[in-house]
Amino acid sequence: MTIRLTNTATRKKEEFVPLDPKNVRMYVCGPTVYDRAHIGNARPVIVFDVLFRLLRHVYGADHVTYVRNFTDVDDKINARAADSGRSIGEITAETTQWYLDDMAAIGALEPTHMPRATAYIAEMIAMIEDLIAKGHAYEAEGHVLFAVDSWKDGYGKLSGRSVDDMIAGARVEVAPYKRNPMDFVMWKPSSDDLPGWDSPWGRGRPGWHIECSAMAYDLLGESFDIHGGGNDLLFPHHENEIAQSKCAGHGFARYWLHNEMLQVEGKKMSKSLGNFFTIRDLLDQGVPGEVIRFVFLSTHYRKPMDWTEKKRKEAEATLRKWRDLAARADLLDPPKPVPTVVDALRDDLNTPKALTELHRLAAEASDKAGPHLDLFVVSARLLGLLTEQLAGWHETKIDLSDYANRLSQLRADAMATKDFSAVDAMKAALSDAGVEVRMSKTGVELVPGSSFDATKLEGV
Ligand SMILES: Nc1ncnc2c1ncn2[C@@H]1O[C@H](COP(=O)(O)OP(=O)(O)OP(=O)(O)O)[C@@H](O)[C@H]1O
Ligand SMILES: [Zn+2]
Repeated sequence: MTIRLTNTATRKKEEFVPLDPKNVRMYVCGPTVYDRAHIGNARPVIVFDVLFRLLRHVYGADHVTYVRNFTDVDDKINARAADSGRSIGEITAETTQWYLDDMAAIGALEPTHMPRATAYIAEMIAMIEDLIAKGHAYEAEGHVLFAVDSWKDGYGKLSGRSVDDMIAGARVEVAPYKRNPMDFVMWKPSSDDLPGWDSPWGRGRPGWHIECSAMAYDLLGESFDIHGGGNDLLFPHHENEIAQSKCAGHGFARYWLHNEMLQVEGKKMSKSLGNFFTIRDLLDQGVPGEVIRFVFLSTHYRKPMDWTEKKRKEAEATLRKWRDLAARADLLDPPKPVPTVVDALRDDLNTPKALTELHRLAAEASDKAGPHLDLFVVSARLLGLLTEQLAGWHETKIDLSDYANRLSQLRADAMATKDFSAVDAMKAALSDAGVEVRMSKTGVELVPGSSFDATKLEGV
């Protein structure tokens, strides 16, 4: 069963052939832990979670190794500590736990390994020493820099830029100790008030890029299958990871996958731009994690997307129906997911198509029940939907009894006065909020429909 993936390195959709089908290996760049994860950060987590699930389905759950790191040493973390008066350790421990909780709430499986950069300093130092020995790096004023001129043929290939173009386009102020303005830092000196480790170049701390090269090497070996992350990391982060690892003699990653950005008014949502809201904000507002997940799956990972209230509502209405349906499945002898859903995912993770298939399966299951129900649920679970981990949220029924009582009373009054205008007005307002009004001799029944919108009930 072949999987096809769009490989940024070749700019083509290619057949995925793992180095070792008994151990398929994937590395994804994780968060820098100094703040809550915003909903943009959920996108790579969900995309690569679906890929992880698909790989486990195809190669077997025990034959896939997925590594996602925590960057817990970074100048943004130092700045946050200085601003807040709290210790770096407190901030990174707290935000790491927040991240784990939030990603569990949107139904992501835990990766096989979640290394923290600060636990791999010795490995980073060893790799930097090796790069110096091989002539790809040099020390200058307590810094160690990667020399891009030492690898002119390879540098810039992933992102499709030449070193000369990069220099022309660079707007950053160039440190005087750099031989080439594009040379990047692998190690830098730390003053006493900053985190630092002893090294051959004095007390210092690593640059961001060497972290991923060293952790991927240690946990996945010289060569591995897939490297993922958002396309904001393509340059310089991934370009620099490649330069370091390849020049150290490693084969490094063979397939590069990049998710497009979640945007706000055409700009990337990001912590540093401050134009974000967090996964926790949404969860606290009562948006279920499963709904967040569904919204992301409805856009292909290679397309930019916005988060909209409309998408949120539609996803919630669909999932309420699907959850009701799934509750009737017995799953005593679970079947395999249906081929059309697997095929959609095998084709470069076409999650929107997989959802269309699930809509069709849901319709079939509600008509025919029986084995169709099990097939529907098992197929949805391949996308991390309708799982036990995310169960429960839809059971909170919407209590409309106060409205029903009031409408009954209005009707009783109207019977006496023969003026039904108040009854009609309330009925119209309820139906505007997506509530179906069923009135009979015995009473009033209010049923929230798929377009139900609680905010519209406020004035009723
Ligand atoms: N708006 C976004 N849409 C999709 N993915 C994103 C978005 N912002 C960040 N990511 C991805 O989230 C992961 C973690 O990134 P990171 O912690 O650097 O977040 P960030 O918001 O970009 O932070 P900062 O602004 O501090 O760089 C990376 O894989 C990155 O590509
Ligand atoms: Zn990385």
